[in-house]
Amino acid sequence: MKHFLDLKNTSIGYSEPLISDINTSLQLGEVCLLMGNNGIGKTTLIKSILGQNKLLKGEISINGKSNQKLNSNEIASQIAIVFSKAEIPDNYTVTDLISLGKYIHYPYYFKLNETDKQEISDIITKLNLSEYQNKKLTELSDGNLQKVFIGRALAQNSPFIILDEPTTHLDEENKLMILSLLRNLAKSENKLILFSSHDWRLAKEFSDKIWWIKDKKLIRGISEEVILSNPELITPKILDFNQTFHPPEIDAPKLEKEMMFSFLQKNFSQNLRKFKLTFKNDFWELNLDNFYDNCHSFQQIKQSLQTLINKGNSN
Ligand SMILES: Nc1ncnc2c1ncn2[C@@H]1O[C@H](COP(=O)(O)OP(=O)(O)OP(=O)(O)O)[C@@H](O)[C@H]1O
Repeated sequence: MKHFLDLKNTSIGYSEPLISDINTSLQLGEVCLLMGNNGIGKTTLIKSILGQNKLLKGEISINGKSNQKLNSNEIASQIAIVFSKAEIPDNYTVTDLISLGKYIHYPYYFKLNETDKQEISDIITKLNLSEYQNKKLTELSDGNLQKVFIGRALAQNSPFIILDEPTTHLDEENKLMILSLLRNLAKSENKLILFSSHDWRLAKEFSDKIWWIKDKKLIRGISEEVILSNPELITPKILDFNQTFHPPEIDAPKLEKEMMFSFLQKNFSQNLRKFKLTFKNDFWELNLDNFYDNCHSFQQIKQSLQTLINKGNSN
């Protein structure tokens, strides 16, 4: 089968590789979720696919042609890109910006024909932006602004769309709307969609495949298989933001464990390794040496832990 996007023995990065020896491919009609901790190289990988970054090794080809041999117009006819930190052009309305997606098809002059106008109007409707179509971009909420940038990518009509954290500024309802829209586009219009997100729980529902950057490697496969064979992807560690926090032993199903970890790291900065918390369905058992306490709420766990920590300090 012909692959639309092919990476062969590819290493990407700057003076040092961020990801080495990538061998993978994606086809039209697929949705792929790109995951990895902050600063691990997601944006760099996207820029390398776009031909904006020189490869350290190997090759990336798009529709059978090395991206190093494509000029920027040829790249734009194949790939539309939505960066989350895009600059907002002054004085542009929603319709103006979405119309810009058509610009790559008119290299010498820029006038929309009736078909283009209808297509742009359909995109505006599909994205629920009708009431804002004549508003300036500077007047929009972050969520709606994000939708407009996605609209511009849709207007570009390229077979491949890359989105760098497209749901970052969106509320749950809009996240679902955008991700369903992207998935429908992939399936009904045979587009390839690659998007990065930290929201694996929501995003995996919409992606066929996962690319996960870890230890300078790209781990990839069917979303559910990648998650099942790499449980650390969904363990609390990936949500770890409090560097000074050391979790207690938590014996609980995945979801409860994740919630407990999240609650504790927000509320404690100290080392809790000597404690153990066990989920017992109706309550949590808190244990330290020979001391046991049954806690019926997160608040109670917080108080009980705090009391034990204070006691420890005064001993
Ligand atoms: N032009 C550059 N020259 C050298 N190093 C760079 C350059 N741009 C980014 N880096 C470094 O490369 C690493 C990866 O950055 P990148 O933006 O690709 O990560 P990311 O996974 O997209 O992060 P985030 O999730 O925070 O957006 C970082 O350590 C960054 O400082």
